[in-house]
Order: sequence, then structure tokens, then C-alpha cells
Amino acid sequence: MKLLEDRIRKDGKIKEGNVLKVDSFLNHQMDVKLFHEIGLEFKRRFEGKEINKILTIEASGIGIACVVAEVFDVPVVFAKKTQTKNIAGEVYRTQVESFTHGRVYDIIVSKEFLGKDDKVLLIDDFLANGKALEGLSTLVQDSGAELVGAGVVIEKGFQVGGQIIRDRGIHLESLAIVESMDDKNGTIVFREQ
Ligand SMILES: O=P(O)(O)OC[C@H]1O[C@H](OP(=O)(O)OP(=O)(O)O)[C@H](O)[C@@H]1O
Ligand SMILES: O=c1[nH]c(=O)c2nc[nH]c2[nH]1
Repeated sequence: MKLLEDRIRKDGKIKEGNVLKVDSFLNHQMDVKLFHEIGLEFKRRFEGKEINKILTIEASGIGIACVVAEVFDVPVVFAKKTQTKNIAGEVYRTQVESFTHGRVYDIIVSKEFLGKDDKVLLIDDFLANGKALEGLSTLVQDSGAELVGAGVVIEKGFQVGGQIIRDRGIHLESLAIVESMDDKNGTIVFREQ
């Protein structure tokens, strides 16, 4: 998606440790007009697929997933990384290693909000090692819902996540795939799609 690649080149900052910082428009301060364009692009890419729920994971997936859900006109659910008193009753649960926090979380979704009648699109801001999407797809599988596909805003194609998710047979759409990035000279190469 050219609009997104241009924005990443303009405002993205490459950090040590394979981290691309896009917090001025994607996952801290959020450019909601850009999010709307992203929502429309996901709608185009999943055209013809029956989707009645969006599932994401806190925290950084929530903002983008909400706007995508508005475009698809379906509810959005996010997997929580902490159990709260708010969640009464039964939950689906699995473990996810967080890329930026460097620790493992139990992630949970209430059984009330995911079940066999759901046709689910996973949405997240980043795909790196694939842990978040693997965890979410496990929750979908455990719930008996149908996993229609996964949409990520930025895939870091030099990390293993994309390969893992595609090898699982999941329909994955990444709006920008970073083939390589160099924190020394600030260059980013995107994969031709
Ligand atoms: O493919 P992966 O290796 O799982 O990386 C992608 C995940 O990493 C980030 O979450 P993270 O837990 O690092 O931070 P957050 O709490 O800001 O969402 C991001 O929001 C994705 O969910
Ligand atoms: O802001 C972010 N930059 C990244 O490179 C990344 N990888 C996973 N999650 C991420 N979040």
C-alpha cells in the first residue's frame, strides 16, 4: 500500500534490535484518517469473504482494529494480557511472548465473545516473530470459530512470523512488508507485492 509505505519512509525510525518505530502515526499517536484508508484496503483484500468479527490483541492492535471493524461493520474483540475482575465466567486462554515487552503473557478472551458462529479476521499493527497471531489463532481454534484470515499493517519480512503464519495455511495480508532496514543509514526496502 503506497500511502503507507510513503508514511513509513517519512516518519518511521529504525532502532537497534529489529525495531521499527512508527509511534507518531500507528501505535502511540494515531492517524485515524490513515487508519480509515487501511481499513478500506483490508476490505478490498478480503472482498467476498464472510467476516462477522475482528479479533486483535492489546495494546497496540486495538486502535487499528477498531477502525477496521468500523469499515467492515462488525464488532471487534481484543485479547487481554491481564486477567481483571471485569472478566467473570469462562475464558479461552493461551500464552504469547510479547515482542516489545520481552515477557510471556497469558492472553484471554471471554467465551461470551467468541464462539462457533464467528467468522474471524485477525488484525494487528505488526507481524514480527508471529507469536501474537499464533496466540490469537489458537484462541479462535479453541472457540470453534472459523479463522478467515489475518491482516497486519506492517510485516517485518526479515523475521520469521510471515513464513510461520503462511505455512499454517492462514490467508495473510500485510499492507507493507519491510524486506530489510538499516539502522546505520536509515534505509528501508519494501517487498514488491
Ligand atoms: O509477531 P510478533 O513477534 O508477535 O510481534 C507482533 C506483536 O508485537 C507487538 O505487541 P507487543 O506485545 O510487543 O506490544 P504492545 O503491548 O504495544 O501491543 C505488536 O503489537 C504485535 O501484537
Ligand atoms: O512499534 C513496533 N515496532 C516493531 O518493530 C515491532 N515488532 C513487533 N511489534 C512492534 N512494534
